Amino acid sequence: MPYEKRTFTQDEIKYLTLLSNTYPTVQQVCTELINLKAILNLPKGTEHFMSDLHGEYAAFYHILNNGSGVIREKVNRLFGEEKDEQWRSDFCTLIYYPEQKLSMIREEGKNTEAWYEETLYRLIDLCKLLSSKYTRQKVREALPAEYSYIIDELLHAQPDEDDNQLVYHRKIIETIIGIQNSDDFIIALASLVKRLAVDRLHIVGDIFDRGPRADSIVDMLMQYHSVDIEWGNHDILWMGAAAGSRACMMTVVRNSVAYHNLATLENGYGVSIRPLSDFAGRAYPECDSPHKALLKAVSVILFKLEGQVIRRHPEYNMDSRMLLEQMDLACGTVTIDGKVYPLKDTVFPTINWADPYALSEEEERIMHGLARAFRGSERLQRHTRFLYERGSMYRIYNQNLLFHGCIPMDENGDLAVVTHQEKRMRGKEYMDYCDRKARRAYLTEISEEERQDCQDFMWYLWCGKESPLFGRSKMTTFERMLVADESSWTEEKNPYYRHYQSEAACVRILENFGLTSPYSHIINGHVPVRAIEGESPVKANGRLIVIDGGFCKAYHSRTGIAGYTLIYNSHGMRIMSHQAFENTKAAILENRDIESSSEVFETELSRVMVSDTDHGNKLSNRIYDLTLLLNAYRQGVLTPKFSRRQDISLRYPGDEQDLMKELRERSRSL
Ligand SMILES: O=P(O)(O)OC[C@H]1O[C@](O)(COP(=O)(O)O)[C@@H](O)[C@@H]1O
Ligand SMILES: [Mn+2]
Repeated sequence: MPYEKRTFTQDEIKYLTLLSNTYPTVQQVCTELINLKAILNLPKGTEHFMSDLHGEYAAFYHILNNGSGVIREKVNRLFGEEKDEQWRSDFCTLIYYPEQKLSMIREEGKNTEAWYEETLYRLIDLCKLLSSKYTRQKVREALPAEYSYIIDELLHAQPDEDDNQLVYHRKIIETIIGIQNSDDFIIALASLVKRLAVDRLHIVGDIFDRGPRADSIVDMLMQYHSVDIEWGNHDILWMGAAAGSRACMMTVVRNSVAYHNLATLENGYGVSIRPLSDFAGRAYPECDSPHKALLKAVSVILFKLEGQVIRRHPEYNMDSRMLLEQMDLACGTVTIDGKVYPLKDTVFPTINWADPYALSEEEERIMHGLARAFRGSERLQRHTRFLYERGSMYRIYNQNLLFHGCIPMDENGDLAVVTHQEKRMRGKEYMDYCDRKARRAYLTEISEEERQDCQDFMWYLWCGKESPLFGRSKMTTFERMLVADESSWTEEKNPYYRHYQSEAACVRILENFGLTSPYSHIINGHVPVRAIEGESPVKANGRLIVIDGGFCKAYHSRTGIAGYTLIYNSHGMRIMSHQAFENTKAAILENRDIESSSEVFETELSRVMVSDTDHGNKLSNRIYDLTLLLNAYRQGVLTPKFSRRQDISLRYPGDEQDLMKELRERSRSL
């Protein structure tokens, strides 16, 4: 025990000496110990999990603004009896979109002093409620610097005999209104509300593709106060493209063309596909629209590039996906896995049948230009660095295991053994391997050969047979485009997606990742939950949650909802299912919120405290170290510096504000 008389090892003394630089006095050690122990006894912060955003930036922006529906819940709880629905909706919209709502209120002439006063008081009430589970220090750090002192004062009223505090607070509010600073102050409070509502955001993959502006989502995430990302197959695809993989680049282009969504690529990242569309028009005059020609040109180049990757990597075991050589144009058929299907299109003028996977001269020139554009896009590269920095193949956070797709399993529900580069791997070991390879793909200081290999692997992670991000036997893009018989389109899901219904299988995965707590969960996205057919996102007796609810508009009809947020706070876990978002304009002008309904599926027996979290673990370690340091000071093993009481006027030579604050605090503690 640290407090007992004990001997210290040389290593301990070395470490404690370093630590004593930060805590040189006994008082400093004690203060920090008191702080840390207090933090451990606060309820854990709220985590939000979302996945499969697929470029739906307006809906995502709204969900960030409304805290996945939690802000409205709090507003209803706080003011439900006192205020009518109209007031509460106006108030919520003001929090979600303060600048816009304020300008509406000004235009409508509703910006009276009484309105400001009421609004400011109510916002402070809400902030008080939301901040109650955080330390004062943490709340202070969340405040915009220019208002930090005032908001801090307003949030921490202490009752006293003569209502001094009340008067003092009223004075502050009066002054804010009097000097016409209230708009800025409201904006600051609104951002504080949003920040306090979510302590940590987890994005469980697939930010990119399909929807309009994934780049705007990345911008928002880059500004967000606390976020991690578990890469989805679509994210890894864009990262692979940014890293230089030609197959990834062409897939990115193909997805953008197929979804009529060139804005992200062209406007967002400055990658022009003009040379491609010019070429497509010339190469495929038989197509009856420029779009069809473009899609065809892109697809043919893609199938060639994919063939090149597969040829370089027999170990990918994907030879059966080399379909260009399986086409028999004279008969108008293609042979896929031994079965012959009629082709919808037999005109392929750019394919050289001696080597169907070689790019034509013109295709090569276009590819070269594209590669330069991807590499040279400053914004894409900045976003990619962010995805690397905050992202990973999987994450363990507060005893939960987060990943986008699957952990490959075999038919029996055991972790599948996967062989790459003569390494046999399963579960966590395989995920770590994929993570390392993905990171190396973006390094510049590796050999040309290794870079090619790692970049190819990025493409493999997108659609490979045993990719944990993809989790399907094959990606049938070729079939979906060129074969009418839909039986050929089937993509068989990895056995994981059957076994994840079983608690025992989930426990096996969790244990493989070192998670043995009965409160550990797997959280994944990737496969849209068909809520419309009664499918539940919660599987395996609550051990696994699939949170792909279909933010992507194109999937709404399949899922019946428009996205999920999983919320894990000190009371337990619940799922919010969100209804479709109209648009930002309606949200501001008509207070149209996303309607969200909540389903609690796990209630903790006792409240989860910071001490139960990963962060709490770190704090406990710190507490142990500091207790040891205190002991070393008290036993004379190390010599503390003496703390001297300082004269106030010496400490605060010029700043009267701070002096007043200090005096006030002292008189309060007397
Ligand atoms: O729905 P679309 O755009 O036709 O795309 C289908 C393709 O997308 C995929 O579903 C992959 O995307 P997800 O990761 O979003 O599932 C492929 O399996 C499939 O071939
Ligand atoms: Mn996916």
